[in-house]
Amino acid sequence: MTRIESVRLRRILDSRGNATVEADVLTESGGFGRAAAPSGASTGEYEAIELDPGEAIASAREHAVPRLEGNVYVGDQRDVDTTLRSADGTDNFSEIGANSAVAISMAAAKAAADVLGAPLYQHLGGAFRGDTFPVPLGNVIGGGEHAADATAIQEFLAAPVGAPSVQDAVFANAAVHQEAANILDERDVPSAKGDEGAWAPSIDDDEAFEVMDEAVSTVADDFGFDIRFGLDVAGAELYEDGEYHYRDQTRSTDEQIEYVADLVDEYDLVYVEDPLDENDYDGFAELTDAVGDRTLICGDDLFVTNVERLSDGIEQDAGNSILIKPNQIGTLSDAFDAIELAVENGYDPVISHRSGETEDTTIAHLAVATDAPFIKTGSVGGERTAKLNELIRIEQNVSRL
Ligand SMILES: C=C(OP(=O)(O)O)C(=O)O
Ligand SMILES: [Mg+2]
Repeated sequence: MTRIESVRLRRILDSRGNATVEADVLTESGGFGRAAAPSGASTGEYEAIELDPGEAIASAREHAVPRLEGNVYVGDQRDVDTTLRSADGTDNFSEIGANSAVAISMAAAKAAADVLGAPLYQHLGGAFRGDTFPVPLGNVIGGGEHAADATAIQEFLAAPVGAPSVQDAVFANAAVHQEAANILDERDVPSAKGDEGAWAPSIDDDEAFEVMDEAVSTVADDFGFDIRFGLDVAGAELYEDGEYHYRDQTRSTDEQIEYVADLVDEYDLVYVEDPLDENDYDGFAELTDAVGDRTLICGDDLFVTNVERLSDGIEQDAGNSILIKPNQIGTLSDAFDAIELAVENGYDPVISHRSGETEDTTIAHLAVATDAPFIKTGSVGGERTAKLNELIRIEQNVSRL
């Protein structure tokens, strides 16, 4: 085992043109790891705190870096992450910032993998990890907080569940994205792209469902395997004063549950994320009871990758799936704990990017390491394809990752 020799932090650009934190971890034996924090726009109320990157870096340099350098063994991820937590001293990383914490945590894991001469997924998953690969959920049409004047529902996600390989699945999602553009063009609907590279046309959700349904079935016929689709409703962003606000109408909680349940059946949806507000465990439980036998009801803002919030959900049978975003909780160890608790209780973990991203590929490795059934990381755009192409390389077992 080798100790951390130095931790270097800097501001770099993310995909929205904002600053974010990048960390380099060097070990005493010459190992090296680099990672960067992503950043959300439709952030959950209960997420760990992202500080201004300059402040996060200054605070981590003062409080965390001196405790890590020369003291902590890089392969001992729990110790790295416990040290980050105790250096921070708060429950939610409000002192050093979850952005500094997650960048250092992921960079340390990469440095440990480098020392071992193993790919990151192998280091994180161990020698006896399974050999399944995640189905990529590809964002095709979207709006909400990710694009102005577009759909109310935040994400319409292609899900190539029948793809024989990750590579086929990744190409299928890109084809659905292209086909959706063709259909919008035929309908004379102009469209630019939102934060995650999805089309962000000024259409209502009903029309987006029509476009998705057609695009998915055309590409499924072309590719010769089953492609379905799903949603991230981002319900907390629609919820205000006890009602869900869509473009031209509002829905009460009961109406929202009925609406989503009907959509699951009408479009055979394979996945529905955050169908309700982030405080509505009861609503999640009711919807899961109604349709959880035929689709995933996933908590993102509801659970925020947090074992305590997930435990509450498990007790109440709220949802049957959890979105895993390491920066929502601040360290890889915490993300692993959430995945483990989920799997033990029959909840499917879905590893996810953020709307603000970098070229960092850690989540592709995390998904493979933990045998996650799904990964949500866009369908086009350099910061998204960085992860998707890394999945293809991992699947092909290439020698240098
Ligand atoms: C990826 C998402 O968006 P953001 O990063 O803006 O929270 C999401 O809500 O699942
Ligand atoms: Mg979400």
